[in-house]
Amino acid sequence: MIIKIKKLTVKHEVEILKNINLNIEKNKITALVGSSGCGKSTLLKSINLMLDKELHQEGEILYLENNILEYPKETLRKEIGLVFQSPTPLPFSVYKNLTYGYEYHHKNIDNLDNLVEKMLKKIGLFHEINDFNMEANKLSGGQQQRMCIARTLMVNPKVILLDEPCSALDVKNTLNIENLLKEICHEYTIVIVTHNLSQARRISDNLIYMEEGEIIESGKTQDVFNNPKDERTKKYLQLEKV
Ligand SMILES: Nc1ncnc2c1ncn2[C@@H]1O[C@H](COP(=O)(O)OP(=O)(O)OP(=O)(O)O)[C@@H](O)[C@H]1O
Repeated sequence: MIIKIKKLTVKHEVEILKNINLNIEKNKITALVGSSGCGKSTLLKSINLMLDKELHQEGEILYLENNILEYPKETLRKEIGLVFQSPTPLPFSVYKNLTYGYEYHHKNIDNLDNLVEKMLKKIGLFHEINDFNMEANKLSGGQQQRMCIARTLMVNPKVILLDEPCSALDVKNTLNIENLLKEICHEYTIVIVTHNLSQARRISDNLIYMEEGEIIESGKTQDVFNNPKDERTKKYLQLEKV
């Protein structure tokens, strides 16, 4: 287990996450599903030390057996990357978007062009754009989102957290991202929040179903879909067909 969450509670005036106990399996895709407002994004943010300041957290999150609070924030975020719902290109060229974080983390920079090329090939952008010096915000939404994933991969994280990465994308771009995640999942641990239950079924190895800040059920995706143990999970997963 690469991440272990123990008795995690996050509260403001009310509890947003309630006594979350969870293990994230290494080099697998874990999908986090549940109704709007159940706490999925809050859970992702807490793993990445990105919780809003006004929120109070109890319990612990271990990354590689160490409490995440023991890591300098930059180190932890290099190891655990977060990709947001909408693409977040920096106001630079595609090339600089990819190299920005890398240059921050590395002193000896050799073969950066090769690395950029390798990464763009990995995410399927290399043959789609002619000029890497073009402004990143000129890319289509789907291309921007893939570029943001590449930017995260550039700093060589071990874990990638994705918060509804396909919600702004059409079917073709959604499938592009899904294929990409399936291709890279042997090298990375992936946790994805999605409202798309068919997507969760297609790409994830493990599934977590949340309701009102609690984990109702978790397990192997196929098992949870085929044989949900809790009535609430069963009812929610039936929405896949709606
Ligand atoms: N900084 C904050 N202050 C107060 N309440 C917050 C804060 N951040 C989140 N919340 C509340 O916590 C709850 C969970 O929010 P969260 O964004 O984690 O849900 P979610 O499951 O990701 O929802 P969605 O699927 O709509 O993105 C919501 O009721 C939200 O209003």
